[in-house]
Amino acid sequence: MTSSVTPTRPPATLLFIFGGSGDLNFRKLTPALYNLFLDGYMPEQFEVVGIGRTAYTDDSYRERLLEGIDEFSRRKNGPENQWATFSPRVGYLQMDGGDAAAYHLIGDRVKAREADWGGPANIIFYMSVAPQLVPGIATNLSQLDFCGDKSRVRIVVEKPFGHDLQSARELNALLLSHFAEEQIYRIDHYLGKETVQNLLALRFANTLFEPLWNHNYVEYVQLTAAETVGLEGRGGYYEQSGALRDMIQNHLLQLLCMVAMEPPTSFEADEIRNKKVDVLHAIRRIAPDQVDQVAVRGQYGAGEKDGGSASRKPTPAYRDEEGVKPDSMTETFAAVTFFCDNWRWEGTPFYVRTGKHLAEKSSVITVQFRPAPHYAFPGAAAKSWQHNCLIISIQPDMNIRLRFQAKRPGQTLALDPVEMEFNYNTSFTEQQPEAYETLLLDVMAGDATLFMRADQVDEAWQIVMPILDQWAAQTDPASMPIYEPGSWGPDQSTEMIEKNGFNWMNE
Ligand SMILES: NC(=O)C1=CN([C@@H]2O[C@H](COP(=O)(O)OP(=O)(O)OC[C@H]3O[C@@H](n4cnc5c(N)ncnc54)[C@H](OP(=O)(O)O)[C@@H]3O)[C@@H](O)[C@H]2O)C=CC1
Ligand SMILES: O=C1O[C@H](COP(=O)(O)O)[C@@H](O)[C@H](O)[C@H]1O
Repeated sequence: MTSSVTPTRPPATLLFIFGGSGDLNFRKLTPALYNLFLDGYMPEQFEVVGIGRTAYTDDSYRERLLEGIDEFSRRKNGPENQWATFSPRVGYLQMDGGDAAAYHLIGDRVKAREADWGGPANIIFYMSVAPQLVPGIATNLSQLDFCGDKSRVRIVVEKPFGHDLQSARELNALLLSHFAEEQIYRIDHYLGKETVQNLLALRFANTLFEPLWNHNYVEYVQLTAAETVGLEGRGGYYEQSGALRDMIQNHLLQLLCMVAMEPPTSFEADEIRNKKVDVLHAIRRIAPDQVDQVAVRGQYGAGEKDGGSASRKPTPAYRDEEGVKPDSMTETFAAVTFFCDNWRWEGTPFYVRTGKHLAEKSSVITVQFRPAPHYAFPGAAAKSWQHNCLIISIQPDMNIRLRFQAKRPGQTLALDPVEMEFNYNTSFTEQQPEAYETLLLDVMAGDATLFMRADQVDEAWQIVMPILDQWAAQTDPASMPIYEPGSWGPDQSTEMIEKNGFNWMNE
């Protein structure tokens, strides 16, 4: 998220991707870099070096990456064969990240490129590896003499950032013993999504909504990140994680911050991050004996899902998935009620939910306004006050809808809900960049606004820890609510919100 209207090209950059042979690089990182290149945003001088233990030559590595471009990139290798221009600037280093003696290969590569390019370059280390490898790699990197150079050396750390509060603190402490905070880019890819960044524009570039944006007018806020997919081959990781750690601790709490934060005075990275951390700080801590009142978990059972055609596909229960224990207590669905105890939001609940194998893929924020203080309309018309809301669709639909009531034409005072809609696809002709394009460009440009600072990660863990601890203590497999694949999660989720007189918005 550059603070200038037209981004300038970052300076010369050497990007090392630990985990170059892995899934994330194949599906997301290289396609993102390729699209930045096609859009003219890559530096004039750059090289991307994948690192892994798998044996690849530069050529066989490039061939493998091209498969990823053809399958996952928003722009493929077209008839002009643009890949042929991009790929010579991609290479591979076969090395084990745990082998300290091998790191001279990185030092040699940096020296060679800087000699070619005629001066110092940005050096970026992307940790696209399992989290347990990060401390060792960071420690080995710190022995390279240039690593302390705050002006041009950065380390990007993927999620999950720790497994719990303690491990996150340990990881932060270790990283901070080798790198300065401004060198560390903790990535949360939701923050790179166009529709998420647009929350700042919606709220702070308009006067329209701000007077209403508080507990006086907002009855509640709902944040949903529903997925239709299951584990996608990531059973080993997910079994240790679960929906609360995987989505709520990071992505959904970050979205909540964007909805609830105070107006920033500038778009400086620390100004935005200060305002966001204030929200996390104000979120009410959940007492252990309150967890069951405000948090619900669930796990998908066996069932059938609509495969997008008339046919329905059988799906195994979570406990029958590869890499999952048969009596697993890992939740694939979580819903939590948060309260933000500050002047703006006192008493307004924030209902947050996420899950795998749900009815729809849809990430949506709904801001529900309070009913009008007095209805002069006849009784039946007044019933539809709940239609007074702002619906912000993050993905796959990318739109904002303002729903309000209008008089039905004719000799009647009946009211019907109607919508005004802003839709990205019809309002703009520009293609939407993928989140990783925005975030990688920001790292190269040295803009940390959309990245998590250590204190944000820490606060977010503090918020979810009571729930995690309580759930960890409930070990009877029969106590886990099971939901049907293709549904909206367990009944307990509906009950959690209905007891306050509200409903989930499933659209
Ligand atoms: N995939 C995704 O969609 C997402 C992934 N992430 C995160 O990104 C990170 C990577 O995930 P993903 O790509 O899926 O994982 P993969 O298992 O596909 O890849 C892991 C990578 O780590 C490398 N690796 C493992 N051990 C070593 C070692 N000792 N030295 C050097 N490299 C090593 C592997 O290479 P080799 O075997 O060749 O050594 C491989 O390239 C994880 O932290 C994950 O949580 C985050 C969001 C989404
Ligand atoms: O970080 C993660 O996000 C994805 C969902 O990302 P999206 O951009 O498709 O909404 C989720 O599937 C995965 O489990 C999680 O680790």
